[in-house]
Amino acid sequence: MKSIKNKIITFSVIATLIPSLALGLLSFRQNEELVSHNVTRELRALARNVSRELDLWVNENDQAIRAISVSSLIINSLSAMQHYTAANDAEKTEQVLAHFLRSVQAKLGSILELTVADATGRVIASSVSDPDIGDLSKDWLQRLQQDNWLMEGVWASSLHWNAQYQTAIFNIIVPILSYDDAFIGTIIATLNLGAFRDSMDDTLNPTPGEVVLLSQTGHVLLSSTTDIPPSMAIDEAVLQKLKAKPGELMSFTGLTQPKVIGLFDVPKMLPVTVLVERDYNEIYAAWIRLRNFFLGFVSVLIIIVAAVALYIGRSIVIPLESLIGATRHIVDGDLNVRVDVKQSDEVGQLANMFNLMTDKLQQNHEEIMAANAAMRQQNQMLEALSVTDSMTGLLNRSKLDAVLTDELARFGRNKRPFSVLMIDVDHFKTLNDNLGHIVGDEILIAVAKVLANSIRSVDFAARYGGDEFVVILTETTADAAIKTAERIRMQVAEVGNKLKEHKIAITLSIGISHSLLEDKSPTLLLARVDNALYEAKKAGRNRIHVIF
Ligand SMILES: Nc1nc2c(ncn2[C@@H]2O[C@H](COP(=O)(O)OP(=O)(O)OP(=O)(O)O)[C@@H](O)[C@H]2O)c(=O)[nH]1
Repeated sequence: MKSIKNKIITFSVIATLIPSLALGLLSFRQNEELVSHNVTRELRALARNVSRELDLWVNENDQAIRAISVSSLIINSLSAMQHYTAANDAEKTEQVLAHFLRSVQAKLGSILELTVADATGRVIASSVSDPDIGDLSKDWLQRLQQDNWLMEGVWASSLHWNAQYQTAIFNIIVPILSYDDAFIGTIIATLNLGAFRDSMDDTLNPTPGEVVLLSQTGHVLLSSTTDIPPSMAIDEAVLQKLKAKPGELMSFTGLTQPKVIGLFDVPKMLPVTVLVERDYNEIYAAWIRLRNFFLGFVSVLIIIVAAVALYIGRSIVIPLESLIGATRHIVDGDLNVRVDVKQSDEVGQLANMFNLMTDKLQQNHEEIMAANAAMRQQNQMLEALSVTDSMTGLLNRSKLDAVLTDELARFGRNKRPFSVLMIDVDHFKTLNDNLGHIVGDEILIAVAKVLANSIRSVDFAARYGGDEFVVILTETTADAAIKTAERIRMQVAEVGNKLKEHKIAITLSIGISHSLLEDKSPTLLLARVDNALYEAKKAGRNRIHVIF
């Protein structure tokens, strides 16, 4: 999360996601409310229409039965039955009445049974042999009168599923009055609720949805689709919820579908409940399609935004990483580094400036390095000059003193003696005088060369002054030093022969001594060697003298 790139991507995605989702959710919410509102209105209207149609249908049938109840055949038969004494007469009248009822019932499609009972509730005649007059009890007449039923209204009762007819049935009971308005009996019509399906289908068409008539216990009595078996009942909890708020839309587990939305309505004429429902997924299919499209669109949008943010982030981060890497090189002392610039924005300008800065740094560095090298060279030269004799290239006198001091100190530590040779060119003044100073210089240079070539790398050769030289042979006794001195003397003798056309004799006198523990400074040692040289001169020159 520390990377700028990640920050840019996160910001871009959040900046896209929040407004998109907020707008999307708002829009979906509105759409959902709109859909719910429309569906509620539609289903409510449907449920009310079905209730109204059901009431009308019951009322029509009631009217039809009332019309039958005033037929003279029925009134006359019932009136006559009250006076018959002979069983034959009664039986005959009953047969005529039954025939009449069968004839009328056959003409009325909604009526399954037509039964006439006398004022005591005894069945006189029926269109069927075994009439189902429902739950009429002995006190039915009293109850009917209490309900003012004789004067007005439809008395429908005993709504239940009938296994014999394979349909839901109920009874409409209409009073039969004599010509002088005396109550003489009732006509009981058993109605087929299934006959209402046509009216229900007409109401439903073309409205999409499912209409179900439920009993008080929630069992299916009639449905607009044949898929629902009559034994099926709606869930008790759902039933209670729907009953509690008739006309209110709610979603629940449907009778045939896993999720439906629907509502209840209660008609006036029958103790049934009208349930209308629609498949939830069908209603919200368009909404779900739109939602899925939106989510897909937002996903694609986020991918595009993330890709663009990644590109922008990389265009910033990659040059920055190059700059960091290049800076690290500089920190490590490598100035030969460049940042590859391909863009002209601020980051590109920064990279350009970095390259310019690096160029400048490198240029300065090179100048400093060159100045350093020159200075070092000069210092080396100065150092060499300060310890070297300019003509012969051997160590000078002051350096000789320093070397002797060091060697004496080392000898004091390791007790391994070193030897010192003091060499002087014999009769050099004469050579100078005869051959001139330039040749004299050449002779001195040639002698120095012999000395330099005759010693080991650990030894030292110095010009002591004029035509005098000193050689220090480290960790060498005086005996061993004699050999080196002899070799030097011999080689210098040959130098004279080789010196151009002069062919002069150049001889050396050499004094030798080695270090002693009492030599606390170079002075004593040099004095001893000088004495040895003196002795060599005195003895006739061109020789070696050793003082132990
Ligand atoms: N050409 C030349 N001569 C020098 C230089 N330095 C000193 N001399 C001369 O070297 C001579 C040294 O002579 P001495 O050592 O005193 O005596 P000598 O002639 O060598 O005699 P002995 O040492 O006794 O054998 C002097 O004449 C100096 O002028 C130099 O750098 N170049």
